[in-house]
Amino acid sequence: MSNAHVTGKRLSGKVTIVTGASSGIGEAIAKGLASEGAKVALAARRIERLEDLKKQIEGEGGIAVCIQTDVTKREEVKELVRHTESVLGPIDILVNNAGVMYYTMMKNLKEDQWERQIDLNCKGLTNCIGGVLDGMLKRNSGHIVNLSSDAGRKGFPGLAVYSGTKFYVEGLSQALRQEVSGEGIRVTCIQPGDVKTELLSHTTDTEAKAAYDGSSNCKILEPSDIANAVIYATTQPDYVGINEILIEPREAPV
Ligand SMILES: NC(=O)C1=CN([C@@H]2O[C@H](COP(=O)(O)OP(=O)(O)OC[C@H]3O[C@@H](n4cnc5c(N)ncnc54)[C@H](OP(=O)(O)O)[C@@H]3O)[C@@H](O)[C@H]2O)C=CC1
Ligand SMILES: CC(=O)[C@H](N)C(=O)O
Repeated sequence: MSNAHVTGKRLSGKVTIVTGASSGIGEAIAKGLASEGAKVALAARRIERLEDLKKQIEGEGGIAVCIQTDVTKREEVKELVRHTESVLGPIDILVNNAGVMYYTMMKNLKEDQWERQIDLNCKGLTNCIGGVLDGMLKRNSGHIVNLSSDAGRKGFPGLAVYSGTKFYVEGLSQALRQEVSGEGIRVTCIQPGDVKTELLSHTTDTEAKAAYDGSSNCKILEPSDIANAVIYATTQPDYVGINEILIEPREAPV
């Protein structure tokens, strides 16, 4: 008899890593998965925020551990996986959520910001897949959920490098999905439009933001809307693969 049958929770006992769990979408996903019974490893750099979230999850009867991790550092990702497995068990679900976005015009040459987006959104996400893939293949089971963006389907002006990083997420996910679909592993891309989080707060290129950020023009998404999409993808029967979910403010379609 499965744990889900006993508890009535759809992800009961599933071991999950959520990167970027210290704010915004990652925090909401971690809470959402925990409320469905998943045991959640919370990863990010700001450990105090992770500790607060762990307390909230435990206060509602859930199970969580905090593991301070910079996902751009391969050794720290290996430790994240090792620690999660030793405390919670083999990893069933990886939510690759950590990411950063800067509005910048290419002509303004914000090279450090280009590099940071590539390091985190591309290399960090790849490091995390590298950390869990071998175990998932050995167990013939697993689900990798990648936070892409509507900017992974269309290049947005003012977000050229960011859009490029999210096209990378899409390309990697499409190829990986075909490599592992016969091995019991699912790969899902979540493609949100504007969501109310701290993501915009990192931008310093005021020219690009003034020209292209339209997030104040309509009611944008809440982090919980994205958490609901992740729960939907991860609670389907084993033979179902939810490959992509494009989720946007109704008034701002791509
Ligand atoms: N908000 C939006 O409109 C949209 C967001 N997305 C995507 O959703 C994801 C989450 O973004 P969102 O919640 O909005 O933004 P936030 O800025 O609120 O969250 C970003 C998270 O990434 C973490 N992070 C940053 N650097 C690192 C690092 N080196 N190692 C580990 N974690 C890191 C941060 O934690 P810490 O600083 O503690 O390390 C934080 O928890 C991103 O991938 C983003 O591209 C996609 C479409 C729309
Ligand atoms: C194109 C976008 O700004 C998108 N909402 C994102 O933040 O990824």
